[in-house]
Amino acid sequence: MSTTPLSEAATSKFVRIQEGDLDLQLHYNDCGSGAETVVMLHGSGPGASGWANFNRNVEPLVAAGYRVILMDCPGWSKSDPIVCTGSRSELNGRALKGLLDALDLERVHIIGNSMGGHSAVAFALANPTRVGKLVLMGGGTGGPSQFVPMPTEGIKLLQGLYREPSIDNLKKMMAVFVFDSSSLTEELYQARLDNMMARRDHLENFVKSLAANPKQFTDYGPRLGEVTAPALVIWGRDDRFVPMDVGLRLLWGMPNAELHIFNRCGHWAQWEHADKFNRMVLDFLAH
Ligand SMILES: O=C(O)CCC(=O)/C=C/C=C(\O)C(=O)O
Repeated sequence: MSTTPLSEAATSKFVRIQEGDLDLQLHYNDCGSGAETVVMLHGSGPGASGWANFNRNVEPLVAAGYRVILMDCPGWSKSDPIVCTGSRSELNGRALKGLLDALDLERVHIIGNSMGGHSAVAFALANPTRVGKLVLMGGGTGGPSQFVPMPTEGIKLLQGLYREPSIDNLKKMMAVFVFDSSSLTEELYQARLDNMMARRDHLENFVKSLAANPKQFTDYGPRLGEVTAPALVIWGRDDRFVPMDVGLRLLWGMPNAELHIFNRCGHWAQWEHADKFNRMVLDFLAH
C-alpha cells in the first residue's frame, strides 16, 4: 500500500454530468480504491469544498479499504456555477446521481455535513436502492428547530459573509462555527478566504439563489420515515448553525437511525472530534 499522503491536487478530477435538464461539469476528489465507496458531501458555507470539509476524515477510510469520493456540489469550489431557484437539496441529490451514473457506481455510503446531510437525504428519497448507509452531521432536513429561532445566528453570519465576503466577516462566522475557535489557525482562515475569493461567481450566485428562494433546503420531516437505510446521525451539542434538536427529529423520523451527540462541539463534528468521529464511522460502516 502507498504511504504517500493523499493530496487535493493528486486526487482532483472533473466529470461532465447530464441528469435531466442538469448539464454541467462537476469537480470531485477520488481517493483510494475498494469494493465499497463512500461519498462525502460538504456544507454550504462560502469557500467550502469536499476537501476543506473532510480533510481529517479521508485517510482513515482509505486506509480501511474504502474508495472515498468528495463531490463538490454545483456552485462550490471547482464545480460549475449555478443559480438555484428551487430546492438545493434536490439539486445536489440529482448532481450526485449524475456523478454516480458517470462513474458507474450503483450503490454507495454517503456522509453528509449540513447541506451535505440535507442533500444525502434528498438522494436517498429519490434513489433508495442506491444507498448503503448514511452518516449525517448537522443536517438531514431543512426543517425548523423547535427551540431556536431560525435562521440561526450562524446561518445569518453565513449569509452575511456571502453578501460581504471579507476576512473580518469570515472570522465572525467561524467564531460561532466551531465550539473552540482557538483551534482555527491563520492558515485555515487564509485557505478558506482564498477558496471564497477564487470564485466570486459562486458567492454572487448564492446571494441570487437566496433572493429567488430563501428556503433553499427542503423540510423532509414528513418524509423521513421513507429513509430506511441505516443512519448514524452525529451532532454537536453546541451547534449554532443547525440546532441539535433537528438531530432528534431525524432520530424520531428515520426508523433505522441512531444518534450520537458530542459535547463541546459546534457545527463541524467531523473536524472538531475527528479521531472519535472516524472510529465511529468505520465501526458503523463495518457492522
Ligand atoms: O442552512 C442549512 O441548513 C445548512 C447550512 C450549512 O450547510 C452550513 C455549512 C457550513 C459549512 O459546512 C462550511 O462552511 O464549511
